[in-house]
Amino acid sequence: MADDNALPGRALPGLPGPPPPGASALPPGTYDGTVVLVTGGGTGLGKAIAAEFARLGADLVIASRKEDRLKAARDELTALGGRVTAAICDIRDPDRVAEVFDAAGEAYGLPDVLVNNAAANFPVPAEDMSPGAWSAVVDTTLTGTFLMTREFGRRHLAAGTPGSIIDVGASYAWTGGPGFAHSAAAKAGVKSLVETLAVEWGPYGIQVNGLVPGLMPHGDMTAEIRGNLDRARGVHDQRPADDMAARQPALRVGLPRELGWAATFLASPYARFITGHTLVVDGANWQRRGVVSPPVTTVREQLGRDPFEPFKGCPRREGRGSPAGAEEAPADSPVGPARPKARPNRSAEPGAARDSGADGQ
Ligand SMILES: CCC/C=C/C(=O)SCCNC(=O)CCNC(=O)[C@H](O)C(C)(C)COP(=O)([O-])OP(=O)([O-])OC[C@H]1O[C@@H](n2cnc3c(N)ncnc32)[C@H](O)[C@@H]1OP(=O)([O-])[O-]
Ligand SMILES: NC(=O)C1=CN([C@@H]2O[C@H](COP(=O)(O)OP(=O)(O)OC[C@H]3O[C@@H](n4cnc5c(N)ncnc54)[C@H](OP(=O)(O)O)[C@@H]3O)[C@@H](O)[C@H]2O)C=CC1
Repeated sequence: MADDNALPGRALPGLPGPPPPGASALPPGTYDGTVVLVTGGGTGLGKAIAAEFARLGADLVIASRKEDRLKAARDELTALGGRVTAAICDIRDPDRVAEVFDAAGEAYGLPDVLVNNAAANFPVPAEDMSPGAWSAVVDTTLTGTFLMTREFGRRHLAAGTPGSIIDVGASYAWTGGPGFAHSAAAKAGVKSLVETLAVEWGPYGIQVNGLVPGLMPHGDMTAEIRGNLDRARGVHDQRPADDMAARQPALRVGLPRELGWAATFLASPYARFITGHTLVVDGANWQRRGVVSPPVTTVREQLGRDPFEPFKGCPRREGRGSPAGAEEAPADSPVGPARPKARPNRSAEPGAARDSGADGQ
């Protein structure tokens, strides 16, 4: 398969590069006779994960919405050795999810490994985010992951067979993700699912782990996500936009196969006592802190957006320090009419800043 990432050179060494494509830490044939279902396995990191399972003998089912990409990936992955089935599926649809497991069962048997890799994402300031935008990301990333997981768990519990689930996450599950409120909330939910279900299903022999990629550029990235990487220039410094490596403690980006190797380890017999864990493969980027902090810029500035305009029909409230308090809103406003003030504005009282949150230090 094409290795679409070159390791950029730097004066400092950074973390060493990985072994070449095709290498493996696991014995050949580790996944012989094993069925692995990868959502979003037709593109990017999902395809890279699927490739490492294929090299080790797995039969694959790759599932996503777009037939053309699935078919192209199926041909690439088949060339690595295993059998590959492409299943068209929107993971937000529980009926389609069940049908994919039926099809996998008919082709090869109940999948032994489920990799929940499919997700949706685009940067948008929270104040601009429509309910539809929120749902598109949360329903795919969190609910879709749950629906796939539930189907896998139900079938294994019914059959009395063990299994392994790997949920692909993101490090802003821990930190929050300015500009990605929907995705960060969804990935935090996915991390919680990992921790919950590892305990709930451990007694039945089902492992559940998380796997978090760092910056791993690839040729299938959406224009929105690719644009977000290119946008880095001019926000904090004037370094070339394509110098992504310089922004990583490793002084290099990750390669998709490095995620694939981690996935094949987590689902392997050598990781049988690892469950409820989320493994981060990001060269420590998410723990990055400096001696000095870069200047703060708003998400709007980073995305090059104009200042926020309040929604029509929802008048801006005066600040808490305003003697007039809240402005009267019309009765049909989404916020309703302003409530009469029951007591004096506390921010005008001496010492109010101590417990007023935003005004305090
Ligand atoms: C970088 C950090 C690490 C994480 C990386 C990753 O996760 S990488 C993985 C990244 N990979 C992927 O994401 C791959 C899959 N992603 C996709 O297929 C699309 O990005 C998708 C999620 C929009 C498709 O969902 P769908 O079929 O449901 O699409 P739909 O067209 O029906 O739109 C639904 C709603 O979203 C709204 N909306 C859309 N774009 C924007 C925007 N830029 N701004 C604001 N809003 C936007 C749109 O207006 C609509 O809302 P409305 O009008 O009803 O209120
Ligand atoms: N690339 C990176 O640097 C990072 C990636 N991640 C995570 O890694 C994973 C893979 O990302 P990456 O490979 O970069 O992204 P891609 O955009 O290449 O992959 C997303 C995949 O999800 C599939 N998908 C999207 N929506 C649905 C849906 N509703 N039902 C079924 N499949 C769907 C897409 O296929 P289709 O359009 O055919 O449905 C596509 O194959 C994601 O979980 C992402 O959040 C996390 C941190 C960083």
